[in-house]
Amino acid sequence: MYCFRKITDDLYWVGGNDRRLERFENIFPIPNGVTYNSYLLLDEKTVLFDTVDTAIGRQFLENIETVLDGRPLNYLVINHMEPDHCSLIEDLLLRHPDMQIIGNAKTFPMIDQFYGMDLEGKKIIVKEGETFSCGKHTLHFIMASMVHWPEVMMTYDDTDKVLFSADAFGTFGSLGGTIFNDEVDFDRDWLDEMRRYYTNIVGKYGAQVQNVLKKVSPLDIKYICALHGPIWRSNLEYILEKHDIWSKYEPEVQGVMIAYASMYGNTENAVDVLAVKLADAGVKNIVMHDISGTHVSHLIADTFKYSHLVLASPTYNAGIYPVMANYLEDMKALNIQNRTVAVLGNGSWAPMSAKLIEAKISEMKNMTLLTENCTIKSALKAEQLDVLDELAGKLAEEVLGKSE
Ligand SMILES: Cc1cc2nc3c(=O)[nH]c(=O)nc-3n(C[C@H](O)[C@H](O)[C@H](O)COP(=O)(O)O)c2cc1C
Repeated sequence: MYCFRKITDDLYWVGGNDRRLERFENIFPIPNGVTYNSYLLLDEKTVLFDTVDTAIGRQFLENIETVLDGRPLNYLVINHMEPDHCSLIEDLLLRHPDMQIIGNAKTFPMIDQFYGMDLEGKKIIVKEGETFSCGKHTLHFIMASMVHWPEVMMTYDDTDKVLFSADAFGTFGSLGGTIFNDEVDFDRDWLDEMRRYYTNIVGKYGAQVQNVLKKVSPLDIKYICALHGPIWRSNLEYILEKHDIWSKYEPEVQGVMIAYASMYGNTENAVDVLAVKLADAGVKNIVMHDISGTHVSHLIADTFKYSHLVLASPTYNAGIYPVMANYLEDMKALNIQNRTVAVLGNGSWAPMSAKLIEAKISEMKNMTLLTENCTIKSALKAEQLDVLDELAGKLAEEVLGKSE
């Protein structure tokens, strides 16, 4: 049975949810599922904005035919060519053979690469700033290259002030009837997952996101229709500001994220002691992760969120404990910058981890190290408590100083 919702007089949400998919991109755990949003505009001409993943193909096709109510689908705008948004192109062409596809110069080679379809006479290639009229509505196109993939663009409907933003402003998580931001408790139920989505999926491309934020900021936007997650129709400055902070790699919260690895509990004990000292010094925003049991995408999300990081790890075969090494690789790959970091190493015969982690941190941009080879040998001793006192004092001074 069809399942869609009206957004404006002329625009319909015709997407759906996949609540069974375990991992987004076969990497990121999504316990709350994911939405694949698609939007259908009924004007003198009918226009669909992006398709969906095959997982919800039947639902999607039924939604479209119901909303079209016998009319042909005239145009498909492809803002993003990732297969979770475009795997139904061929199905649409079979049902609507006269449908034309609107994309940019980079869109069509990708359609050919993925699907090898003959689109002779069906392509409309648009460029930055070009417009397209479908009757009452005029669409204009904003290139957003590398706001995830090179062919990404956004489409702005000048008439109803709707921004179809592709993967930008999206989030993990499925919708349940309440598809608008003002129908959900966003801070409680969505913000953490939006941060995890942004930082892991688009986080590397902060400069490109800044670029596109500058392009859309002069627009009078009333709706943001992303390809995943709720549709924004109020408080738009909130979501724009979050993305501005994340894409500038600025911390969202003055606080300390402690990420530790530990096999036998001694490194864990050392960071527990440090955390108590931080709390005694008045720091409230402390989050603690045993990184062996935490998916790296959560670590990355909190790395973007907090101003100060404590990284603690045993030495492992003369190297960094593998899970910590993997997390550090991800931090670098996702362009993490502008953080203050304290490192705590551990080892029983030739401790190396503190130095090696510090070297990795030094390869990242604009990172400040608060420690230099701060190491415990097997287990924390009473004579090292002064070192932790000093470290907790420094962290507290910075964190509390900056949160005032
Ligand atoms: C497989 C393995 C390799 C290790 N390699 C080193 C090493 O190269 N150098 C060293 O000083 N300690 C090494 N260690 C010892 C641990 O780093 C050390 O015991 C540490 O205190 C463990 O901390 P934990 O109690 O938090 O797990 C190794 C331990 C294991 C299990």
